[in-house]
Amino acid sequence: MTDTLLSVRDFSVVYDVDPPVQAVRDVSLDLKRGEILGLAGESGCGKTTLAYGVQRLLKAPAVITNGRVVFHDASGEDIDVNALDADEMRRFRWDKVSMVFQGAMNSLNPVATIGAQLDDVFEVHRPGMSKGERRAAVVELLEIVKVGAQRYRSYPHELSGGMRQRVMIAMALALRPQLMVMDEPTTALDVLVQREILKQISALRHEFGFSVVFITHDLPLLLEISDRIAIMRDGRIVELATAERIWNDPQDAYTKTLLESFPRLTGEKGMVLR
Ligand SMILES: Nc1ncnc2c1ncn2[C@@H]1O[C@H](COP(=O)(O)OP(=O)(O)OP(=O)(O)O)[C@@H](O)[C@H]1O
Repeated sequence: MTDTLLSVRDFSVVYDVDPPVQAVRDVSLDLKRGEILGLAGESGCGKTTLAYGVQRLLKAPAVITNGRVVFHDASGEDIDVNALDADEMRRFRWDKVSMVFQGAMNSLNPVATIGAQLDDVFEVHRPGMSKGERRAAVVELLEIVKVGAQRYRSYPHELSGGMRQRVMIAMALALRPQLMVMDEPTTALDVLVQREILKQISALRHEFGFSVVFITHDLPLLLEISDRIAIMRDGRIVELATAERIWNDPQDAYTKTLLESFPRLTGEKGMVLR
């Protein structure tokens, strides 16, 4: 098994509008197994387009104009993501990769209990599981994300925003994916809740060994949670290095500008999460 989970080569995406928008330009990167890779950059630099594009989650007018994405499965198989047909793609998205969207906690069904909604994931994607096995798996998930099994019969409105977002993380974790893509997963939450959840994501990836692509414009937050950070500007990755290196010795002028735009409250990088 290689220590690379996902290889992206010369990946480009254009929004075919008038005039066309070149949202991602010739991006190449290797995501390592078990790492948290932060994707940072100003609004509109192409973070979301890149992260969705490598999973082929983009819809028209987005067009992938160039590039190759290979997923190095834990089984040893190399999966050429661009070559998957619609059925294979659906399975790939649930089994291998999962996504936590910005504001995902508001996408829970308001009239179903969270237990039932988690149960649904197994019912659809693991048809071989019995009712009892599904229930046990849901209880386990609720414990893992620290929502607690006693919330099994709660409705979304009975939970805080942070708890609901934990339920979404449980859902993303359900089928034990090898990659989790998180797009501003904690932006809507207050800082303390946000930190708690981030700490937990970091612990879970150690426990379960999945990799995380974490998208946010909040660079200080990325410095704390990420192993490596890719800085994007105008569709390109201008710098990709360890969080320590980005903080202590940024190479690119734009990275420096981006760092300077955040106040250094302590003068030191607070590595509280690792
Ligand atoms: N459906 C679309 N049609 C046309 N242009 C689009 C579309 N979606 C995104 N874009 C453009 O593509 C570029 C990259 O957008 P993208 O959303 O990937 O950036 P981002 O870095 O994720 O920004 P944000 O942090 O605001 O989500 C931007 O110039 C944006 O305006």
